Amino acid sequence: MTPNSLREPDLATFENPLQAAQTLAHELVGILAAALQARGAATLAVSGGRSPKLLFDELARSRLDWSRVTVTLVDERWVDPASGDSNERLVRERLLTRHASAATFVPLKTRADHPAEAVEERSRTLQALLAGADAVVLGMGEDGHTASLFPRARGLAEALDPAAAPALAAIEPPVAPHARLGMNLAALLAARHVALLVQGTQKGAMLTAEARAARADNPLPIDALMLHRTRPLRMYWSP
Ligand SMILES: O=C(O)[C@H](O)[C@@H](O)[C@H](O)[C@H](O)COP(=O)(O)O
Repeated sequence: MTPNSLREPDLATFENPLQAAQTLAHELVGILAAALQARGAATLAVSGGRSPKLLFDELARSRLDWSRVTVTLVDERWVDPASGDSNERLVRERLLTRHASAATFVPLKTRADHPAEAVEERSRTLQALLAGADAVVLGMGEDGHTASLFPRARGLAEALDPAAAPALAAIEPPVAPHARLGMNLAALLAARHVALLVQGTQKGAMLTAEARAARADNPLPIDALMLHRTRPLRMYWSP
C-alpha cells in the first residue's frame, strides 16, 4: 500500500442532495469559467444514473458562456438514445436546457451494434477532451464501480491501466444491464478536476479511509481512481 491510497480525498458532506448539487454546480461553473478565460473553451464530462439529476438542473440554470462549452458523457449504456436507460437522454432532458442549451453535446452512442465497434472513432472524436477534460463528474455504484468501470467486467484490466493512453473503452458489466462505452481510468485521471457525487449511507461508508484500507489487497475500481489520482478529486456526499 502506498501512502497515496490512504490519503482522504477532499470530502465535503451535505445535509441533503440538493445542497450537494447546488455547491457542486457553483464550483463547476467557476472551473468552467476559469477554463474559458484561460483557453477560450471548456470541457465537461458527466455521468448518468440517478445521482446527478439535481446537479444537472442547477447547471442548466447557471449563467455561463455555454456556447463555448463542450459536454460529453463519462459513460453510456448501449441503448437507443430515446430509451429511458440512455444517459444521453438524461443529459439532453436535464442538463442541456435553459442556459446550458447553448453547449455543444458530443454523444458516445453511435449506430454501431456494439460499443467495441465505436471505441476507435469516438475516442478520436473526443481525443482532446479525453486527454484533459476541465471537469469530470462521477458517480459510484454500491459494487464500487465508477463510470462504467465495473468490478469483474470483461476488459476491466485494460481499462484500469493508469499508464494506458486516455481513451474510451467498451465494457460488458457482469451484472448491470447493457454493454457500455466509457472513459478509461487514464482519461478520468487526466481530467483537471474530478468530482465524485454520492448519496446514501452505504456508499459513504465505502469511501472512508478505513473501508478502503480494509480492501487494499482486493481494490475496487473506485479505489483505483483514488490510488492513482494526481489531480484534485473532490467528493460530495449527502445522505
Ligand atoms: O451510466 C451509469 O450507470 C453511470 O454513469 C454510473 O457509473 C453511475 O454513476 C453509478 O452507477 C451510480 O448510479 P446512481 O447515481 O444511479 O446511483
